[in-house]
Amino acid sequence: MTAQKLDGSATLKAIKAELTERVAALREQGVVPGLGTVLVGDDPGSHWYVGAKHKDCAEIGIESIRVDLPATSTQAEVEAAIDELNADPACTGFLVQQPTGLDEFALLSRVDPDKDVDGLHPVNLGRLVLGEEGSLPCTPLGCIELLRRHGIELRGAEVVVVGRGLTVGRPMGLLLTRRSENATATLCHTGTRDLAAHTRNADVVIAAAGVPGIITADMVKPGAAVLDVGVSRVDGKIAGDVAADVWETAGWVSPNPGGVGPMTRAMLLMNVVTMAERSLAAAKAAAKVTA
Ligand SMILES: Nc1nc(=O)c2c([nH]1)NC[C@@H]1CN(c3ccc(C(=O)N[C@@H](CCC(=O)O)C(=O)O)cc3)C=[N+]21
Repeated sequence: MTAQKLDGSATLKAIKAELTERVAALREQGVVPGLGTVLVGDDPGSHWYVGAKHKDCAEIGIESIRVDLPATSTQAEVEAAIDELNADPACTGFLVQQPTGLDEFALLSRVDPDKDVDGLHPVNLGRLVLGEEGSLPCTPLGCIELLRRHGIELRGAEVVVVGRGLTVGRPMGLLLTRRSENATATLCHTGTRDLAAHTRNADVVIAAAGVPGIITADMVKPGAAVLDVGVSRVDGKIAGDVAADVWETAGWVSPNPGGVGPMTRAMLLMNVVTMAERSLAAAKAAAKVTA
């Protein structure tokens, strides 16, 4: 038996087609969505991600504002770039590509929470905890959307998340346990005594540890869905958290590359469009009040 593919690349394509229509509707009403990025230094991986995000935007009609800063930039210089995007009306939302080598918490906190397309600003993480409307983190959102679009039920499912990082594992648990998802989430980490005992019980395993091959076939319940979030580099190639033999046991596996990575980009685009729609709705509501 071999698992079916949770195809992130194909799903990105489908989502882009849907978003193209939403962007066109916004433009008809005079709203032009714009994504900003702040990139510091010359890490090749980061350059690739940022380039891919802007290419995605161009394809669906979102404008790009790209700010590339030298590796020698100071905290104050990057903060000045953030201030400018916060004030720029052409910028619907933006992200500061991590890592920057600077105080990232300070940078993230400086972004206007209502322009935080990554959903990682402390205010947005707080809104997520409180169940208030806000922008949501792209990678965990992408995992949920990938499952949903392949017909995998989360309601009542046992989901084991491996990794408690701030961009994936930790917010993942919060998203999965919302009423709209209603999954049971177990968050495992390096302090977990018996990881395999947890994963073997799971209907869905979300591997976001960043340890190549940490999830092996013997750790997976037959038929389970396994999402490979980890991105490590081994000999210049992407190595995920999911070992190749998992395809023999699992019912569904997200390939890496081609799985969660493209879904992260899809959710970034969706966040930009949703933010533009929200501000249009707010402007209309305000116009009604004054009329
Ligand atoms: N503020 C911030 N926001 C981010 O969203 C962010 C970040 N910092 N720092 C780095 C990570 C990484 N990330 C990826 C996005 C797309 C793919 C992706 O689409 N990868 C392709 C191809 C990868 C390849 O072949 O090199 C795939 O998986 O198929 C991967 C990784 C976003 N990140």
